[in-house]
Amino acid sequence: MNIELVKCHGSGNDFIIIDEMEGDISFNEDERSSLAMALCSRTSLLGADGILFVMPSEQSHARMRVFNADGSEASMCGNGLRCVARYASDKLRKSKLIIETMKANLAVEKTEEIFDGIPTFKVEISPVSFNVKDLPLNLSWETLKNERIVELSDTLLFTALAVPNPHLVSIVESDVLKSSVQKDIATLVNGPNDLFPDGVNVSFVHELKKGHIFVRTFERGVGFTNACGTAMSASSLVTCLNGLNETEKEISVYNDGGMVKCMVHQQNGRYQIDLIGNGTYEYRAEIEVNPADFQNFKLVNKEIFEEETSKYAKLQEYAKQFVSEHMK
Ligand SMILES: N[C@@H](CCC[C@H](N)C(=O)O)C(=O)O
Repeated sequence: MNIELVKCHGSGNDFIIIDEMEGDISFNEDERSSLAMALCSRTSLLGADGILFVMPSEQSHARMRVFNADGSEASMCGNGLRCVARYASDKLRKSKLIIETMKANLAVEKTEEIFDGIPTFKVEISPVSFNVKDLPLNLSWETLKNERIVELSDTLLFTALAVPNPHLVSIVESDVLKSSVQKDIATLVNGPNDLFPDGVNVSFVHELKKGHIFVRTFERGVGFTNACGTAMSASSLVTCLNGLNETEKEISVYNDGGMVKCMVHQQNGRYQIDLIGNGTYEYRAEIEVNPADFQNFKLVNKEIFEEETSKYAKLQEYAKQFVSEHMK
Protein backbone atom coordinates (compact mmCIF):
# COMPACT_ATOMS: atom_id res chain seq x y z
CA MET A 1 0.00 0.00 0.00
CA ASN A 2 1.04 3.64 -0.52
CA ILE A 3 0.78 6.22 2.28
CA GLU A 4 0.95 9.98 1.76
CA LEU A 5 2.28 11.90 4.72
CA VAL A 6 3.30 15.35 5.89
CA LYS A 7 6.27 15.90 8.16
CA CYS A 8 5.56 18.80 10.53
CA HIS A 9 7.13 20.18 13.70
CA GLY A 10 6.22 22.29 16.69
CA SER A 11 9.37 23.74 18.32
CA GLY A 12 11.45 21.03 16.63
CA ASN A 13 9.30 18.27 18.19
CA ASP A 14 8.68 16.50 14.89
CA PHE A 15 5.81 14.35 13.70
CA ILE A 16 4.61 12.39 10.72
CA ILE A 17 1.01 13.30 9.97
CA ILE A 18 -1.04 10.51 8.39
CA ASP A 19 -4.46 11.53 7.13
CA GLU A 20 -7.21 8.94 7.59
CA MET A 21 -10.04 11.46 7.08
CA GLU A 22 -11.12 10.16 3.67
CA GLY A 23 -11.30 6.50 4.72
CA ASP A 24 -9.06 5.32 1.88
CA ILE A 25 -6.43 4.08 4.35
CA SER A 26 -6.90 2.77 7.87
CA PHE A 27 -4.93 0.64 10.30
CA ASN A 28 -5.62 -1.72 13.17
CA GLU A 29 -4.09 -0.99 16.60
CA ASP A 30 -1.05 -3.24 16.14
CA GLU A 31 -0.38 -1.67 12.74
CA ARG A 32 -0.47 1.88 14.17
CA SER A 33 2.04 0.92 16.82
CA SER A 34 4.36 -0.92 14.37
CA LEU A 35 4.08 1.91 11.87
CA ALA A 36 5.15 4.41 14.57
CA MET A 37 8.20 2.34 15.49
CA ALA A 38 9.20 1.80 11.83
CA LEU A 39 8.69 5.34 10.48
CA CYS A 40 9.89 7.23 13.58
CA SER A 41 13.17 5.33 13.91
CA ARG A 42 15.96 7.90 13.45
CA THR A 43 17.83 5.33 11.35
CA SER A 44 14.91 5.05 8.88
CA LEU A 45 14.39 7.21 5.75
CA LEU A 46 11.97 9.45 7.72
CA GLY A 47 12.52 9.64 11.51
CA ALA A 48 10.29 11.54 13.96
CA ASP A 49 9.26 11.82 17.61
CA GLY A 50 5.83 10.39 16.84
CA ILE A 51 2.98 9.82 14.39
CA LEU A 52 -0.17 11.92 14.43
CA PHE A 53 -3.13 10.11 12.89
CA VAL A 54 -5.77 12.62 11.73
CA MET A 55 -9.16 10.93 11.64
CA PRO A 56 -12.82 11.82 11.16
CA SER A 57 -14.74 12.74 14.31
CA GLU A 58 -18.46 12.62 15.04
CA GLN A 59 -18.36 15.44 17.60
CA SER A 60 -15.48 17.66 16.39
CA HIS A 61 -13.92 18.84 13.12
CA ALA A 62 -11.27 16.09 13.27
CA ARG A 63 -9.74 13.61 15.67
CA MET A 64 -6.05 13.30 16.61
CA ARG A 65 -4.38 10.14 17.86
CA VAL A 66 -0.72 10.34 18.85
CA PHE A 67 1.74 7.46 18.91
CA ASN A 68 5.21 7.89 20.41
CA ALA A 69 8.33 6.67 18.58
CA ASP A 70 8.37 3.52 20.76
CA GLY A 71 4.87 2.55 19.49
CA SER A 72 2.98 3.52 22.69
CA GLU A 73 -0.13 5.70 22.42
CA ALA A 74 -0.31 8.96 24.43
CA SER A 75 -3.49 10.72 25.54
CA MET A 76 -2.26 14.14 24.39
CA CYS A 77 0.47 16.00 22.55
CA GLY A 78 0.64 19.80 22.64
CA ASN A 79 3.16 20.42 19.85
CA GLY A 80 1.43 17.72 17.83
CA LEU A 81 -1.94 19.41 18.34
CA ARG A 82 -0.53 22.61 16.79
CA CYS A 83 0.65 20.54 13.79
CA VAL A 84 -2.79 18.94 13.48
CA ALA A 85 -4.40 22.37 13.90
CA ARG A 86 -2.39 23.61 10.92
CA TYR A 87 -3.10 20.51 8.83
CA ALA A 88 -6.84 20.44 9.58
CA SER A 89 -7.29 24.20 9.18
CA ASP A 90 -5.55 24.08 5.77
CA LYS A 91 -7.62 21.07 4.71
CA LEU A 92 -11.00 22.25 6.02
CA ARG A 93 -10.32 25.95 5.28
CA LYS A 94 -11.30 27.01 8.78
CA SER A 95 -9.20 29.10 11.14
CA LYS A 96 -10.93 27.88 14.35
CA LEU A 97 -11.62 24.22 14.96
CA ILE A 98 -12.35 21.69 17.66
CA ILE A 99 -10.12 18.61 17.65
CA GLU A 100 -11.13 15.42 19.42
CA THR A 101 -8.30 13.87 21.46
CA MET A 102 -8.30 10.78 23.68
CA LYS A 103 -9.71 12.54 26.74
CA ALA A 104 -11.10 15.89 25.57
CA ASN A 105 -12.35 17.93 22.63
CA LEU A 106 -9.93 20.85 22.41
CA ALA A 107 -10.20 24.29 20.79
CA VAL A 108 -7.47 25.25 18.31
CA GLU A 109 -7.07 28.34 16.17
CA LYS A 110 -4.73 30.08 13.76
CA THR A 111 -3.41 33.13 15.52
CA GLU A 112 -1.02 36.09 15.23
CA GLU A 113 2.49 35.03 14.14
CA ILE A 114 4.83 34.32 17.03
CA PHE A 115 7.75 35.34 14.78
CA ASP A 116 7.97 36.86 11.31
CA GLY A 117 6.55 34.49 8.65
CA ILE A 118 5.87 31.59 11.04
CA PRO A 119 2.39 29.98 10.79
CA THR A 120 1.22 30.09 14.41
CA PHE A 121 -1.51 28.22 16.26
CA LYS A 122 -3.04 28.55 19.71
CA VAL A 123 -4.21 25.26 21.22
CA GLU A 124 -6.06 24.48 24.42
CA ILE A 125 -4.30 22.27 26.96
CA SER A 126 -6.83 20.73 29.35
CA PRO A 127 -8.12 19.09 31.51
CA VAL A 128 -5.51 19.58 34.24
CA SER A 129 -5.40 17.33 37.30
CA PHE A 130 -3.05 17.26 40.28
CA ASN A 131 -4.52 14.02 41.59
CA VAL A 132 -1.68 11.49 41.61
CA LYS A 133 -4.13 8.77 40.54
CA ASP A 134 -4.56 10.53 37.19
CA LEU A 135 -0.92 10.12 36.14
CA PRO A 136 -0.78 7.46 37.71
CA LEU A 137 1.80 8.02 40.48
CA ASN A 138 1.80 5.48 43.29
CA LEU A 139 2.03 7.57 46.46
CA SER A 140 -0.15 7.58 49.55
CA TRP A 141 -0.82 11.36 49.24
CA GLU A 142 -3.54 12.76 46.99
CA THR A 143 -1.28 15.33 45.27
CA LEU A 144 2.43 16.04 44.93
CA LYS A 145 3.22 19.76 44.80
CA ASN A 146 6.79 20.92 45.45
CA GLU A 147 7.69 17.81 47.40
CA ARG A 148 10.69 15.52 47.56
CA ILE A 149 10.52 12.00 46.18
CA VAL A 150 13.39 10.41 48.09
CA GLU A 151 13.64 7.51 45.65
CA LEU A 152 14.54 10.08 42.93
CA SER A 153 16.52 12.87 44.63
CA ASP A 154 17.44 14.11 48.11
CA THR A 155 17.26 17.75 47.08
CA LEU A 156 14.93 18.41 44.14
CA LEU A 157 11.30 19.37 44.64
CA PHE A 158 8.79 17.85 42.24
CA THR A 159 5.25 18.62 41.14
CA ALA A 160 3.18 15.91 39.44
CA LEU A 161 0.28 16.77 37.15
CA ALA A 162 -1.74 15.33 34.27
CA VAL A 163 -2.67 17.67 31.39
CA PRO A 164 -4.04 15.02 30.80
CA ASN A 165 -0.84 13.09 29.87
CA PRO A 166 1.47 12.64 32.87
CA HIS A 167 4.19 15.12 33.83
CA LEU A 168 6.75 15.41 36.60
CA VAL A 169 8.19 18.93 36.85
CA SER A 170 11.08 20.35 38.86
CA ILE A 171 12.33 23.96 38.91
CA VAL A 172 16.12 23.81 38.94
CA GLU A 173 19.28 25.93 38.89
CA SER A 174 21.41 25.90 35.73
CA ASP A 175 24.09 23.59 37.19
CA VAL A 176 21.41 20.90 37.72
CA LEU A 177 20.04 21.53 34.24
CA LYS A 178 23.49 21.00 32.76
CA SER A 179 24.14 17.81 34.78
CA SER A 180 23.03 14.23 34.07
CA VAL A 181 20.46 14.30 36.91
CA GLN A 182 17.43 14.69 34.62
CA LYS A 183 18.48 11.80 32.39
CA ASP A 184 19.12 9.53 35.38
CA ILE A 185 15.75 10.31 37.00
CA ALA A 186 13.80 10.09 33.73
CA THR A 187 15.41 6.78 32.80
CA LEU A 188 14.46 5.37 36.20
CA VAL A 189 10.80 6.45 36.12
CA ASN A 190 10.38 5.33 32.52
CA GLY A 191 11.74 1.85 33.13
CA PRO A 192 10.16 -0.84 35.32
CA ASN A 193 9.47 1.04 38.59
CA ASP A 194 6.89 1.15 41.37
CA LEU A 195 6.22 4.91 41.35
CA PHE A 196 5.11 5.56 37.76
CA PRO A 197 3.78 2.27 36.34
CA ASP A 198 2.93 3.94 32.97
CA GLY A 199 6.07 6.12 32.86
CA VAL A 200 6.03 9.92 32.93
CA ASN A 201 7.35 12.92 30.98
CA VAL A 202 10.08 14.55 33.10
CA SER A 203 10.77 18.30 32.77
CA PHE A 204 13.42 20.51 34.31
CA VAL A 205 12.52 24.20 34.32
CA HIS A 206 14.86 27.16 34.74
CA GLU A 207 13.82 30.79 35.08
CA LEU A 208 15.72 32.96 32.56
CA LYS A 209 14.11 36.26 33.57
CA LYS A 210 10.67 37.39 34.76
CA GLY A 211 8.11 35.97 32.31
CA HIS A 212 10.71 33.86 30.46
CA ILE A 213 11.53 30.25 31.30
CA PHE A 214 13.55 27.44 29.74
CA VAL A 215 12.08 23.93 29.74
CA ARG A 216 13.79 20.69 28.76
CA THR A 217 11.82 17.46 28.69
CA PHE A 218 12.66 13.78 28.63
CA GLU A 219 9.54 12.37 26.99
CA ARG A 220 7.98 9.08 27.86
CA GLY A 221 8.16 6.80 24.82
CA VAL A 222 10.77 8.95 23.06
CA GLY A 223 13.63 10.27 25.27
CA PHE A 224 14.94 13.87 25.20
CA THR A 225 13.11 15.86 22.52
CA ASN A 226 13.66 19.44 21.31
CA ALA A 227 10.47 20.41 23.14
CA CYS A 228 7.27 18.96 24.55
CA GLY A 229 4.15 21.13 24.30
CA THR A 230 2.18 19.61 27.15
CA ALA A 231 5.34 19.76 29.31
CA MET A 232 5.87 23.47 28.55
CA SER A 233 2.21 24.10 29.44
CA ALA A 234 2.45 22.04 32.65
CA SER A 235 5.74 23.78 33.55
CA SER A 236 4.22 27.24 32.99
CA LEU A 237 1.43 26.33 35.41
CA VAL A 238 3.97 25.06 37.97
CA THR A 239 5.89 28.37 37.75
CA CYS A 240 2.61 30.23 38.42
CA LEU A 241 1.96 28.06 41.49
CA ASN A 242 5.49 28.90 42.67
CA GLY A 243 5.05 32.65 42.25
CA LEU A 244 7.62 32.94 39.42
CA ASN A 245 4.87 33.78 36.91
CA GLU A 246 1.25 34.88 37.01
CA THR A 247 -1.95 33.49 35.56
CA GLU A 248 -3.49 35.48 32.66
CA LYS A 249 -0.04 36.81 31.69
CA GLU A 250 1.95 35.60 28.69
CA ILE A 251 4.95 33.41 29.54
CA SER A 252 7.72 32.94 26.94
CA VAL A 253 8.91 29.36 27.06
CA TYR A 254 12.28 28.61 25.45
CA ASN A 255 13.35 25.11 24.56
CA ASP A 256 16.04 23.30 22.58
CA GLY A 257 13.99 23.67 19.38
CA GLY A 258 12.82 27.28 19.64
CA MET A 259 10.24 29.17 21.67
CA VAL A 260 6.51 29.18 22.41
CA LYS A 261 4.18 31.30 24.53
CA CYS A 262 1.91 29.94 27.23
CA MET A 263 -0.88 31.58 29.17
CA VAL A 264 -2.34 29.94 32.25
CA HIS A 265 -6.03 30.50 33.00
CA GLN A 266 -7.80 29.68 36.24
CA GLN A 267 -11.57 29.59 36.46
CA ASN A 268 -13.73 28.06 39.20
CA GLY A 269 -10.71 26.25 40.65
CA ARG A 270 -9.85 24.65 37.29
CA TYR A 271 -6.75 25.37 35.24
CA GLN A 272 -6.44 25.52 31.47
CA ILE A 273 -3.42 26.59 29.44
CA ASP A 274 -3.12 28.24 26.02
CA LEU A 275 -0.10 26.93 24.11
CA ILE A 276 0.89 29.25 21.25
CA GLY A 277 3.58 28.42 18.73
CA ASN A 278 4.61 27.31 15.29
CA GLY A 279 3.20 24.53 13.16
CA THR A 280 5.90 24.20 10.49
CA TYR A 281 5.80 21.86 7.49
CA GLU A 282 9.12 20.22 6.66
CA TYR A 283 8.12 18.05 3.71
CA ARG A 284 5.37 16.10 2.01
CA ALA A 285 6.19 12.50 1.06
CA GLU A 286 4.74 9.25 -0.20
CA ILE A 287 5.93 5.86 0.99
CA GLU A 288 5.23 2.34 -0.19
CA VAL A 289 4.76 -0.18 2.63
CA ASN A 290 3.96 -3.82 3.08
CA PRO A 291 1.72 -4.04 6.21
CA ALA A 292 3.47 -7.29 7.13
CA ASP A 293 6.85 -5.53 7.11
CA PHE A 294 6.57 -1.78 7.83
CA GLN A 295 10.30 -1.48 8.54
CA ASN A 296 11.31 -1.96 4.93
CA PHE A 297 9.18 0.86 3.55
CA LYS A 298 10.26 2.65 0.36
CA LEU A 299 10.26 6.41 -0.14
CA VAL A 300 8.39 7.06 -3.40
CA ASN A 301 8.70 10.85 -3.44
CA LYS A 302 9.51 13.79 -1.18
CA GLU A 303 8.80 17.51 -1.61
CA ILE A 304 10.68 19.75 0.82
CA PHE A 305 9.21 23.05 2.13
CA GLU A 306 12.53 24.98 1.99
CA GLU A 307 11.06 28.41 2.70
CA GLU A 308 9.32 27.34 5.91
CA THR A 309 12.47 25.68 7.19
CA SER A 310 14.62 28.74 6.54
CA LYS A 311 12.08 31.10 8.17
CA TYR A 312 11.90 28.84 11.22
CA ALA A 313 15.72 28.83 11.47
CA LYS A 314 15.55 32.58 12.26
CA LEU A 315 13.23 31.99 15.22
CA GLN A 316 15.54 29.22 16.43
CA GLU A 317 18.58 31.50 16.20
CA TYR A 318 16.75 34.21 18.17
CA ALA A 319 15.71 31.72 20.89
CA LYS A 320 19.20 30.25 21.18
CA GLN A 321 20.70 33.70 21.58
CA PHE A 322 18.13 34.69 24.25
CA VAL A 323 18.83 31.52 26.25
CA SER A 324 22.60 31.93 26.11
CA GLU A 325 22.32 35.58 27.25
CA HIS A 326 19.97 34.81 30.16
CA MET A 327 21.08 31.42 31.46
CA LYS A 328 22.54 32.22 34.90
N1 LIG B 1 5.53 15.75 22.50
C1 LIG B 1 4.23 15.82 23.03
C2 LIG B 1 3.84 14.78 24.03
C3 LIG B 1 3.82 13.38 23.39
C4 LIG B 1 3.33 12.31 24.32
C5 LIG B 1 4.24 12.04 25.48
N2 LIG B 1 5.53 11.54 25.07
C6 LIG B 1 3.54 11.03 26.40
O1 LIG B 1 3.79 9.82 26.27
O2 LIG B 1 2.74 11.47 27.24
C7 LIG B 1 3.80 17.22 23.39
O3 LIG B 1 4.21 18.14 22.64
O4 LIG B 1 3.01 17.43 24.30
